[in-house]
Amino acid sequence: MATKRDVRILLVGDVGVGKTSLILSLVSEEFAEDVPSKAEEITIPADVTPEKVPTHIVDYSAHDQDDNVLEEEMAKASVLCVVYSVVDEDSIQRLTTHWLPYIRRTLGDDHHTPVILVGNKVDQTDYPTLESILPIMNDYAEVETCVECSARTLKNISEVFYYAQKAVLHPTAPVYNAEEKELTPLCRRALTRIFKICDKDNDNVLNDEEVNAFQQKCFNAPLHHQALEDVKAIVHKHTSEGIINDGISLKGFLFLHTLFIQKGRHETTWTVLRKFGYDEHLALTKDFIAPKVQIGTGSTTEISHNGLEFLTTLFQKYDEDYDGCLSPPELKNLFSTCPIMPWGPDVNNTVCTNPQGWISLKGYLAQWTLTTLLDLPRTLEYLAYLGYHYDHETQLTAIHVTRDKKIDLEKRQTTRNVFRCHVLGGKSVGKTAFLQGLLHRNLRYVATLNREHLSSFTINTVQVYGQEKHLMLHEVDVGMSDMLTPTELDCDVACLLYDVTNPRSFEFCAKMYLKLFIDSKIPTLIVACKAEHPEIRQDYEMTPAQFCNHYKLPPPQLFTCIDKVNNDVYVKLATMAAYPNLKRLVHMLLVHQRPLWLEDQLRHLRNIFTDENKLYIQIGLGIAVLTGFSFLSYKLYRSVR
Ligand SMILES: Nc1nc2c(ncn2[C@@H]2O[C@H](COP(=O)(O)OP(=O)(O)OP(=O)(O)O)[C@@H](O)[C@H]2O)c(=O)[nH]1
Ligand SMILES: [Ca+2]
Ligand SMILES: [Ca+2]
Repeated sequence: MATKRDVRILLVGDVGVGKTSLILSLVSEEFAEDVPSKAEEITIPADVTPEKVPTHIVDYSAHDQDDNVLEEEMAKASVLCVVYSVVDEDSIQRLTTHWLPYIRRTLGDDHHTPVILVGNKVDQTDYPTLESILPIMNDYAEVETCVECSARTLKNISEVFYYAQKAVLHPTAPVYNAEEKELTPLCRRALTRIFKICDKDNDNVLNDEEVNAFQQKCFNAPLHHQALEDVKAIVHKHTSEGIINDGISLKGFLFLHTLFIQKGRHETTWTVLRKFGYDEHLALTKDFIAPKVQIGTGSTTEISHNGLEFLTTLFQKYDEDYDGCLSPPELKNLFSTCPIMPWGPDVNNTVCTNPQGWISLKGYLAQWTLTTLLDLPRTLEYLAYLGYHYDHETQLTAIHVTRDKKIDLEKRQTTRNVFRCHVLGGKSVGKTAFLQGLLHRNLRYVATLNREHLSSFTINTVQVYGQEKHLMLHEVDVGMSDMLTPTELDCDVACLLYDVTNPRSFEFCAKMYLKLFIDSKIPTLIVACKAEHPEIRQDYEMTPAQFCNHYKLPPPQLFTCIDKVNNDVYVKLATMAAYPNLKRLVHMLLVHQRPLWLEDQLRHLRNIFTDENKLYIQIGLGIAVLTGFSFLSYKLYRSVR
């Protein structure tokens, strides 16, 4: 079948009804007495057709072609004109006794190829004949329209081909139920989504400014003031509550489109639908919801400034009581332009919420950050549903693809804002509590949560040297004997948990470190959970402190979340993720005297890295240099060499 960018019109019908004459009259604008049995295929270039699409007109003649060829042509056509002669009763009969059933048999009962009934030779009668044809339209839904014409007088000739084009480009069936005289449910849904996107201030009416923005978007021109007033007057006259506060309500908007279609102006509605991404079946096109994007290995995806702005505005639009959180109805409303509600109850335990458990702006943006990192196609798809295109060409501008992490490592600095941390640990060591701690939730609060609504991810912002970064924790379910694939292992920092009250729990950390991380470049932190209890001896050949010292890991971090959760461990993880390869730099720096003005930074570092372990403080120094004073580190680096 021809694509919608290419209309292919096939004329069929009984012998002698005037198919070839019709085509030749259109092309030469005059009637020829002598025509060949079959016209050659004609292509009309896009710029001379009313709808600006290349159009092919194909003739058929039983003299030259058998049924097989005809059926192949039918399958290729985007619209079929069944021609009859208004003065030949037989040819009218044959519409229902032969042609329409034959088309169904050939194309399948539920085919989408529109059919137009063309009554030729009206010059030979003084009576309108359409009456006998109209009932056929009711019996055959695929019949888009009927038109009477004459190849001899050229009456309605261009209309025949215009309607045929229109039937392909602006079909009625998907948008309008002619029997019920109302919009189809799909069309209502699509227009409702469009209305919501255009209703920028979310007051359920389109004010003049909103209407004009909509006009500009769909038709590249605003509506003149008087025209707009006229439209509103029509809506007001025909629908109660079509106009509210001098603006067009959803009801009024739907009425307007019904009116357009009833007046044969389908193209108005279709233009609107197409601008908002719909295809001929009223589904959003693939290009629209899934634009192609290349992500190289080592790169990650984050939300760009444009994306953040869009998502924030959207949040504010639906935060109707301005409390900075989305209540369940507000959240539902925000996603009402999407086919399904994408966020389940687990999201409320993945990101920050208010004490009621409602998602805050910060939590909302964090959830988008998480989706963009883990499942970019989903972010792109939802941006499309949510109307990102209304103000932007493509949702790709909402996304930032980071450079390859390898380059970050080489240059020893990163512009990334989102880091992923794998959290591993044996059974019951406190992984969930550790994940929830990132959301500043203590154990008492976590105990109140429905376990089925917990998530194996949490994400929140963390300050890394004055810069806000997102840290995402992922509880990786891995048994002692499991191996992780390189993709599963892919993270910026690893966190191994043990339980100070369980003597067998450190062994898991040690084994996991030796198996998965020792040869990787992934910085690793060991965390001692439940640290409000005294630490008991671990059944392992080395104590955790010895182990860390031996493998040049930062010493075990004490962590407790029984009451107030201390954020330090998360800051540390994010810092290690952002500056993974400091060890080498550090040693070089230490040979030199520190300039005084680094002292502040250092004090800050010591506060975070409170442990005695020298190496780690050394790493900290490296970080300070890297973040604020990279030119200095360069000089020192030179002088060391
Ligand atoms: N009066 C009148 N005669 C027409 C009109 N259109 C075609 N004819 C005549 O009808 C006859 C058949 O016309 P064609 O164009 O060959 O018909 P066709 O449908 O192509 O026929 P086949 O190729 O045999 O299937 C010719 O004598 C035409 O001159 C018309 O609009 N009015
Ligand atoms: Ca012919
Ligand atoms: Ca509004």
